[in-house]
Amino acid sequence: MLNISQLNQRYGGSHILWDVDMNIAQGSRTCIMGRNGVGKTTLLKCLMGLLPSASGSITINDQDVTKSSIETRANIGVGYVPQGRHIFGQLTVEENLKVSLNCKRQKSRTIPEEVFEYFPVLKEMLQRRGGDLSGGQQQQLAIARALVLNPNMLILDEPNEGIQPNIVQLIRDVLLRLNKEKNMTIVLVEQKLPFARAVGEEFYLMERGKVVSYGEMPALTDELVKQYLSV
Ligand SMILES: Nc1ncnc2c1ncn2[C@@H]1O[C@H](COP(=O)(O)OP(=O)(O)OP(=O)(O)O)[C@@H](O)[C@H]1O
Repeated sequence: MLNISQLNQRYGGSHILWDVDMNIAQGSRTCIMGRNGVGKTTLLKCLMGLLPSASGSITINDQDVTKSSIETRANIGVGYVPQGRHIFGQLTVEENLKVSLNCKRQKSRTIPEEVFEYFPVLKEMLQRRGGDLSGGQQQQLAIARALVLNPNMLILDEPNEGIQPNIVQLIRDVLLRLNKEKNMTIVLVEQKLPFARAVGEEFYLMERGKVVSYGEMPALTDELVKQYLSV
């Protein structure tokens, strides 16, 4: 479903991503891991078309999207939950959710009810301003906003940063449900090992902009953790 081939990215003179190759199958759950600053967010931004790639290619469902806009990627079913949530603080919860509905992929202009089945608290808070929600509520809103378009792949950048444990559990359960009930592909950048192990079936480990190891989650040994994840 998602194929990244020999992807390179530079910020000005700094070479950030080096020949990154990844193959992510439809319906799989993949966790991209690595210490701070290794290039995980940069990779997701390239995937979403928020940053141009210097070379290499990205294909989604056999369609080359390397040079496509974020709108094109959203229209072919890629949902994105950015690091730091990026909720519109002045807009209500309902307005935040409706922002996505302008996308062509969504024919209806109403928020699908199932979004509230995953995150019931949002239904009670429809008229609250995004900026007045707690961090955990904002994170639910950020995920819900991506789900409004009924994506077949959901890309999340550290959804648990600064979130209380019961919401972390809720997010874990929702991701597993989306994968099971809708065969949604989950691509997750995550630093916390227990969460990564609970959600990911496969992992990619990055170090200094390169993929240094990948495989099925049980192959993520203590040795690899020590070498590439421990601080
Ligand atoms: N806008 C930018 N301009 C220049 N360099 C940048 C920019 N954004 C990130 N970098 C650099 O690119 C490298 C990779 O950053 P990136 O945010 O992708 O890493 P990360 O693995 O996601 O880290 P974190 O877990 O802290 O988010 C870092 O060295 C960072 O300093």
